Amino acid sequence: MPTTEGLEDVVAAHTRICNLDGQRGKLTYYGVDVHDLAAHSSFEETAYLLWHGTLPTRAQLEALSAELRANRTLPGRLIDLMRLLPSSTPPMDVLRTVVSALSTTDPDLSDRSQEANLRRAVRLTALLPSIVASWDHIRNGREPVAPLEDGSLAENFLYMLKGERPDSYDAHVLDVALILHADHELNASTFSARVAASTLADMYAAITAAIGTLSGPLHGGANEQVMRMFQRIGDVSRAQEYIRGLLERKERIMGFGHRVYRTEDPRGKHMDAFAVELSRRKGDTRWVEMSRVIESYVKEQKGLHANVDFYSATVYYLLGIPVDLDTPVFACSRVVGWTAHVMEQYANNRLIRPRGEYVGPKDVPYVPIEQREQAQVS
Ligand SMILES: CC(=O)SCCNC(=O)CCNC(=O)[C@H](O)C(C)(C)COP(=O)(O)OP(=O)(O)OC[C@H]1O[C@@H](n2cnc3c(N)ncnc32)[C@H](O)[C@@H]1OP(=O)(O)O
Ligand SMILES: O=C([O-])CC(=O)C(=O)O
Repeated sequence: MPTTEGLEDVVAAHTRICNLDGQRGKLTYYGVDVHDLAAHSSFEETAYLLWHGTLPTRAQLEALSAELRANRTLPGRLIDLMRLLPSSTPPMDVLRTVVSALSTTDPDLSDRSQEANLRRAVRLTALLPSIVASWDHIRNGREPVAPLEDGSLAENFLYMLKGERPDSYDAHVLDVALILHADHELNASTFSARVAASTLADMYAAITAAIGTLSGPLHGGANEQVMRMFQRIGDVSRAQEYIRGLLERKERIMGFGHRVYRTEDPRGKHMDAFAVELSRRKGDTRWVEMSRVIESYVKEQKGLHANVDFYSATVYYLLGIPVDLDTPVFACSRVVGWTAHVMEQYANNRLIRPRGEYVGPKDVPYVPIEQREQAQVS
């Protein structure tokens, strides 16, 4: 049986949702180029596209936006649950735990129809930002901020996090960042969600699995690690030497490389442009200057391109988002893609169950425990 470590280039599902051309650096959602979505769409409109397969009419978009707004308030029991957690709990662990517990507040978990799953997708998408922002208050001993009754999901998240309405440019930047992170074919966390869904586990189970998978530093967790690396470097004058040390020790440079892209990550240029403009507006150009040095050095030494996580780290920092919320913010966007894939999996399901090629010992006799201990003494 041929074995492909890491399932590289293995096609594991047919999907209509997202197409990724790694050679040309092209990314589309239901055929619509992500560059066009970044330029013209909103996160709500993109969510509609990913869930329904077509761009909405004005009335459909307004109906979805209203439904998302109406679902922003966290059930009190889940706030109570968060208060029980140690304040040092990593935010991705909190998110995973609270999303798992959300199933206990689902009004009708036994309804597994497509319509009910779509309602769950809306509910999860509306609530993830509320969980992330509320946790930041709870862990700092403050009361969570109640959601806005109006405003986009991006605007509301920044409002709930900071307690004041964000600058419209900041809200726009986050909105586009959410569009760009919303789906990415069979990335590791989406694959996790589809594997869970293929057993006919419910949507909360699938999204909980996906959040756990996103948290790792080789996947979504890289954005937080990029900012930690920048902070450790501290000053642009030390950047090259620091990266040289990592490469000499054969350590991974966070925010570089990709399993599928052999060229630039198409999301990167948008995030980079936002990083530059935010740096100018906020008067803090340290991270962009450092990024330039690191990008060109890693490209020269290893031929590797930066991925989206490299740029989102600076953007989120300049938006005033605490560094350990970087990956949860990614989850607030990707939940749209995860739920779209879960629904696609349910609609045409077959259990996902690959094989492992056995390479362990064979024909090992069973030795009774007394004899094992004697063997160890002698
Ligand atoms: C949103 C996202 O999830 S984007 C990805 C976010 N993750 C990161 O930024 C973490 C850093 N990057 C990586 O670890 C990898 O590039 C991954 C995990 C993204 C992809 O890994 P793979 O497709 O398995 O690549 P693989 O591990 O085979 O690497 C191929 C070669 O490039 C090197 N390489 C790949 N990425 C990096 C990196 N970030 N730093 C240093 N070397 C790297 C490997 O050491 C290997 O070199 P070798 O052939 O000399 O041994
Ligand atoms: O596709 C991948 O493997 C990782 C990635 O860029 C994403 O999930 O956005």
